[in-house]
Amino acid sequence: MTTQQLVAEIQRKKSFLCIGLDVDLDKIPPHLLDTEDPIFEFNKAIIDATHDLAVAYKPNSAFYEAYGVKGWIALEKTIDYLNKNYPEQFTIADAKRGDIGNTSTRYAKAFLEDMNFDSITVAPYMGKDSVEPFLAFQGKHTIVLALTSNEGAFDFQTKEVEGKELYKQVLETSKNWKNSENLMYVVGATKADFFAEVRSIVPDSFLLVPGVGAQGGSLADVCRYGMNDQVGLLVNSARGIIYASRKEDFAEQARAEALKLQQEMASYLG
Ligand SMILES: O=C(O)c1cc(=O)[nH]c(=O)n1[C@@H]1O[C@H](COP(=O)(O)O)[C@@H](O)[C@H]1O
Repeated sequence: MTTQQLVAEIQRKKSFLCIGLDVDLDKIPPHLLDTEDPIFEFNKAIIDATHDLAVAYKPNSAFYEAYGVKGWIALEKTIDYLNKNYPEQFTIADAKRGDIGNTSTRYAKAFLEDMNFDSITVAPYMGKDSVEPFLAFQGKHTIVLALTSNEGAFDFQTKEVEGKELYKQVLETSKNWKNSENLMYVVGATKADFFAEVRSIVPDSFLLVPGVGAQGGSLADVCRYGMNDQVGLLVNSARGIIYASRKEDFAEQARAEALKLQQEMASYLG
């Protein structure tokens, strides 16, 4: 999916909501555990109930890898279901990969080609030659961790390197990498104070913003400081939406939570 198509979907739905599909079998409704593939059944119900309110879905691979082969199959079924039934959705493999170039190429192939996600999250720690293999995939997007939502973001990302915070070095340096037009960045919703600085370096880039909902980030602040004239934001919530209820009505309740966020987003879109 191109950035222009994503922007058009955002305008059409008045939403820049990304729903995190972080499935934990201890948290899903117990009645689903009797089905053949509870992870997929859960995702399918959540997607069917929320697709008109969201423009993106982000399964985090950890929640699938944790269940071995069964989890991996459920992830494949989920991305296939999205691509087949809701091709207008922007899909994010939240895998946080990145390795020497030869290895990154294989990660990129697995997620962007074989599974056919629109994008993947990538850690920039190993530098240019670890990220460029992802950027080489045309029509796909590489979402680099810039300033993450967790407390540990202050351990390295805000420390100065040659007089400038590391996350700023990441933003500035990556702009010069090959195919950098395919870059997006992760900036946590809990770091609203930093959005103006981020925007001064990457005014036009899309930002994936996790951390509203369970982590307590403010959607209002993210929009105030992070939105650009193309919107430029995908705001993710996982637990705050998908675990709204453990009863039979779980998908309806997830929809109700998604609707609250979408309505707030619509108010900021004007
Ligand atoms: O890359 C991410 O999506 C990510 C980056 C970050 O800085 N913080 C962050 O929470 N995430 C992911 O976003 C999701 C947040 O989930 P909730 O806190 O349940 O809404 C999880 O899948 C996290 O792994």
